Amino acid sequence: VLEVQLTPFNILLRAVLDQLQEKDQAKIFAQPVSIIEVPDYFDHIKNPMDFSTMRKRIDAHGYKSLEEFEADFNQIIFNCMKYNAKDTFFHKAGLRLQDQGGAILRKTRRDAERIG
Ligand SMILES: CCOC(=O)c1ccc2c(c1)NC(=O)[C@@H](C)N2
Repeated sequence: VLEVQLTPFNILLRAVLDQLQEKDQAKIFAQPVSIIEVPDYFDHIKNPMDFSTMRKRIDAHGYKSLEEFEADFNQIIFNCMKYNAKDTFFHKAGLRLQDQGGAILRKTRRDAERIG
């Protein structure tokens, strides 16, 4: 059922989210971190975030601006860098996502500025 109203802004956010998720080949940012897999995760991380949660918020028209969308993306990165030690696969993946995702968001802001 096409419950989700397709506004231009939502279409833009979904397209940007798809681009960001392409940079997460290992899909370690795709779903909430599992408390079963990582029992102490929520002792350290008070504002969990992941791409599936962002997608749900897009569909619920929960983002009023690109800045709000970027804040959730930055939360994913912050959590990853905080919880995982520097020499881990996860921490390194977080750095790469920050770098590659940052470029995507900078281009998105430029395009949004130009289109108005
Ligand atoms: C199957 C085991 O999965 C995990 O332990 C695990 C799976 C995904 C994770 C994660 C841990 N830790 C994180 O900080 C974020 C980036 N993602």
